[in-house]
Amino acid sequence: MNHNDQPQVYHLDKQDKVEVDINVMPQAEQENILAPPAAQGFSLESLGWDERWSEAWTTWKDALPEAVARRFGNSLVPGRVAFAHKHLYRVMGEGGESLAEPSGQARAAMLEPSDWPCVGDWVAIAPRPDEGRATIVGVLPRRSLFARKVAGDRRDAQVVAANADVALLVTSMTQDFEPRRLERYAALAYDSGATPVIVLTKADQVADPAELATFTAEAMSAVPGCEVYPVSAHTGEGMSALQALLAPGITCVLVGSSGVGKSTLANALTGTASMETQATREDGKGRHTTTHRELILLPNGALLLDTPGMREVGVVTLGGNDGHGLSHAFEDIERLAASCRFQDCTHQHEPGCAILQAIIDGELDASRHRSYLKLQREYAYMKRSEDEKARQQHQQANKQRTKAYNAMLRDRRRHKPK
Ligand SMILES: Nc1nc2c(ncn2[C@@H]2O[C@H](COP(=O)(O)OP(=O)(O)OP(=O)(O)O)[C@@H](O)[C@H]2O)c(=O)[nH]1
Ligand SMILES: [Zn+2]
Repeated sequence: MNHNDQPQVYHLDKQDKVEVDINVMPQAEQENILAPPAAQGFSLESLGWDERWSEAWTTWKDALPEAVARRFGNSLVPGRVAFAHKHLYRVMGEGGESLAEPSGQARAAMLEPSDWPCVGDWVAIAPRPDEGRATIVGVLPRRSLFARKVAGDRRDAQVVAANADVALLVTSMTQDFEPRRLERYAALAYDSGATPVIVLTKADQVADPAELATFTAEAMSAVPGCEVYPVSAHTGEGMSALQALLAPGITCVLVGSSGVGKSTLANALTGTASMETQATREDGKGRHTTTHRELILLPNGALLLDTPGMREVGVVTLGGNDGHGLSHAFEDIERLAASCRFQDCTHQHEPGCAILQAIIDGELDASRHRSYLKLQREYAYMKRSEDEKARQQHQQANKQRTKAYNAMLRDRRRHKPK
């Protein structure tokens, strides 16, 4: 790659200096972010736009501060983030695809890491046609959000996928079949705001239809009310039913542990051609540059959000740690708990407890109950960590205020009229 082609810093205008240093990116990401954007436009509907987004857009625009409206108002168009690197984004929209960075004003308003755009977000962009780039002026309020814990002790989360409508909880019908893991993923999906749907993979490995029915029934009782789709990406069995669920404009994500067949399923959903486009390098060395998008338009009109972050274990959701998703995923247990005659029951050893009785009667699986208690403890731990973080931030802010106040007092004393 020609060194002169690598802009180190972009300038929006004199005030809005954007610090995106392409040179510090890994080579593959550099090539990806600099790969020529698609010239053809995308209809907003094909990217998942609907009436609700249209309303959200109007509301968002009406609330713009006057100065921002004056500066960008007429040029603003919606676009959807297909790839993110640091603070540089590939955004798809009616005008095609463009590289975009947030304006200085927009960045000033992004106080938390989760305020920054991420893949799947709908953003308002002001195109800069002469540069072939665009300025991100704001992010539309999200319908759903998946985030991931950042390595180390920090409790901050990194946003990995926004605005998924459906979370496909993937597990295989082999020895890895684990209903307890489905419960965890379902709680996570409910917290994110997406609707969970269970996909049981490798149906070709299950010879006996009765066995297949058992897997399906177990999955259904792990997440009551959740739809279950047994499929085989190898034989195509069950795939058309799953594809019918993924209607045009619906955005889905894949959640599941390693080896259950997520990549194989993603490939089956995308077909091979739409995943990547290849171009031969100009210098004739014949190396391939891959344009990689993490928002993939599926042949049947649905969209797949496929980001590396989604593939990591330990995905968390933001703002959902109030246990809402947990209650949703364990509705049956919560209902039993509500009918328990002891108000402060721990449902662990009290004789006459409704939950323990349901276990004795064989109505509730003991391991499902254990899993519920374990997740409850995890949620409580997360909540405490977040509260602690908020407390520290509050203390820090107080310290700064006191410092500023003292400085002001000193200043006054110095300038006191004698
Ligand atoms: N028999 C059979 N094997 C499958 C099917 N789908 C996936 N596999 C196999 O299962 C293994 C794991 O599949 P992957 O798609 O790589 O699984 P993954 O969930 O993406 O795993 P990670 O990339 O580690 O997260 C591979 O050997 C696949 O060939 C299927 O429908 N039938
Ligand atoms: Zn009880």
